Amino acid sequence: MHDSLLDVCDLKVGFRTSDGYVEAVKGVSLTLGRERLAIVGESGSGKSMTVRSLIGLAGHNAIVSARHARFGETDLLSLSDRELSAVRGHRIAMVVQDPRQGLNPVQTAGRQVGEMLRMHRRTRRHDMRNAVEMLLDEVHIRDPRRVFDLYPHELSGGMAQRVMVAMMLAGGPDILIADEATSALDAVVQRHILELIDEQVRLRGMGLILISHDLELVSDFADRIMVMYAGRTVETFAAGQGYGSVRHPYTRGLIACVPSLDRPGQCLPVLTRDPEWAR
Ligand SMILES: Nc1ncnc2c1ncn2[C@@H]1O[C@H](COP(=O)(O)OP(=O)(O)OP(=O)(O)O)[C@@H](O)[C@H]1O
Repeated sequence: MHDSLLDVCDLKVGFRTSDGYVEAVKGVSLTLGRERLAIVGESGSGKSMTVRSLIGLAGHNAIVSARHARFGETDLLSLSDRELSAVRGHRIAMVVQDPRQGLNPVQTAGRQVGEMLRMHRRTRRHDMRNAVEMLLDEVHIRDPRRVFDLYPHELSGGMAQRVMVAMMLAGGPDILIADEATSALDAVVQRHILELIDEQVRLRGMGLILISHDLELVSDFADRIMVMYAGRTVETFAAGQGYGSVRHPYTRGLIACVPSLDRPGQCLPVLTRDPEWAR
């Protein structure tokens, strides 16, 4: 915690659109050490833009500002495109929702992981196959030798996401961002991928930002939970200590909507909103 990786203050992200200016992130502050921070909130609340804007992935029409956005000693918002691209993957890596979108359909899984290793670790060509197979083994892919030669369409969703995680780990990043990294997978595979990410984050001492709309799922894999609503942080609280300390009515509403096995047949409430929360 004391070893601060990210320190962001008053981050704003807006877009110039044909309908005028849209403010998607309205002054968010956050810090991240070598710990696991989950950002939860409904669709459009600004979760992705909060992190994407920090690594230059907010889009060409985005206007990003902050009082400061420090990654260690580096001011992320003052970096050139080239410098940001060096930070991405190598220092801050992101696993996205649909692994097959992130993978090149005409290259084998092994070659793609190998490319990342070569780019970030300068692995020699003849050591490549071994290094890739070791990395595939680390993400618990059974039979890495066989999987090395498979194309993305030959991988299951869960396997493809493991390959993506391997690619993102190849650069030895300090921070891993998982942006709805398991939403496209079924419930059992979701957990397995989150367990894998969790294991690697602990083993490698990385910081993790876990973005999700599923409060219940991420609570098991986070140290702190930050709740966003309409572009703002409404509340940040420690995970794993129950929800007793939660104050904001939106967060309380989210918690009330989580189904419980102890109360079968229980009618879940509809999440109510107050226009005041967005001001
Ligand atoms: N390029 C863009 N131009 C205009 N508006 C955008 C652009 N990209 C994102 N937005 C808007 O910014 C807001 C925040 O988007 P963001 O992707 O951060 O939401 P999110 O909380 O991550 O939602 P989801 O869970 O659906 O991904 C949304 O209202 C979205 O429509």
